[in-house]
Amino acid sequence: MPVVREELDLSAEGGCMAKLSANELERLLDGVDWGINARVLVGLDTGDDAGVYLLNGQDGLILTTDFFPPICRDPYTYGQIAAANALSDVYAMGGEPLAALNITLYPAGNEGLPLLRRILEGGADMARRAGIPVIGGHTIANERPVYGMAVLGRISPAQVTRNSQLQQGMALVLTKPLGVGIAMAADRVHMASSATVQAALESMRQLNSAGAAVMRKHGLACATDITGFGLLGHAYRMARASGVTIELKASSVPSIPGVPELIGLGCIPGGSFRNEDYVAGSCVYALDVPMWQRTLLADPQTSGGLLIAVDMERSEAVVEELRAAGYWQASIVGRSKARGEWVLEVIP
Ligand SMILES: Nc1ncnc2c1ncn2[C@@H]1O[C@H](COP(=O)(O)OP(=O)(O)OP(=O)(O)O)[C@@H](O)[C@H]1O
Ligand SMILES: [Mg+2]
Repeated sequence: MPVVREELDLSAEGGCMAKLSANELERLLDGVDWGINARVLVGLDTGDDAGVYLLNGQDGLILTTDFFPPICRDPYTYGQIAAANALSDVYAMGGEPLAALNITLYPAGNEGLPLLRRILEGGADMARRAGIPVIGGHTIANERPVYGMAVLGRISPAQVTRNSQLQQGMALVLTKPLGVGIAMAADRVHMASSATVQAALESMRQLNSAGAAVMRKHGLACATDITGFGLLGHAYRMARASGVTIELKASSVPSIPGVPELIGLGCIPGGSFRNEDYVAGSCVYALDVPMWQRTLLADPQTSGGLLIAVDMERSEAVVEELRAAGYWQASIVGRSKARGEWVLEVIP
């Protein structure tokens, strides 16, 4: 049974861990005629966070959708996290959300309806926190619950933060800690402490709205959000799309408390290995990077933070602003440089 009376079933992978691997996704999408026209400012070619459609010279519309099976047992929290994750791609483009639709798949039968209702209430709560209404949705029967949103946002075309605009010599700032994939995988088998699970849930519930506001204030041009492909996979896509190399400093990457110990106990979600495979051949690790840090870099995130490129001079100030805005673990995790032999380099 996919649903029990009071809590969601976590027997299979949930959250962004349920995404198709990056390699498979690229093969799936390659070569289809998507009918792209002159109004499409951001389409599929750079694998960016959301599409951007030019309404006129001043206004761009951001369109994005994200949905996944349960990431945690509590339905309300699952709804909140799925909504925060769906909204995140609007923030990752530097934009502001306007309205959302619910995407809902749920096992047929009446006994699950109260749970489904709690999921939708959690999503509505997060939409209200983001300052937007939920104006509709769609619901179909499915063996496993799946929930998320399609979100409409707005952006001035000049302010779009693309993943393909990374220049050489910039600092890379990460707003949230890594490790929610490992924490929630450990929770599924009751190995994680409640402090670790609470910290992971709190991090996933945190909107990326304040991070986007900091980006707009500083006129920054390049960002992405960290989700299922991990910091490793999303940094790789940013470096590849921009034609530069990213150097990640593993010891500077913040983690959810308790996660390094869980990695030591072997709690590693399958998505981590898929993410390592994705960058294999394009990524080099210094010999003295510990295995647990390599694992953390590849950990699939759900509702992860923003990875933001900032010029070196302003980077410390931007980190301070992000911390003051509630991202208390915001850190400089790497830098960009001229494209070398490797697209990604990981140093201790
Ligand atoms: N079924 C699909 N049809 C068309 N485009 C797709 C499909 N699935 C994914 N894409 C596109 O592929 C790119 C990568 O998708 P993905 O959902 O992994 O985005 P992401 O921003 O990297 O991750 P997330 O949405 O979790 O933040 C995006 O441009 C997305 O719009
Ligand atoms: Mg994204």
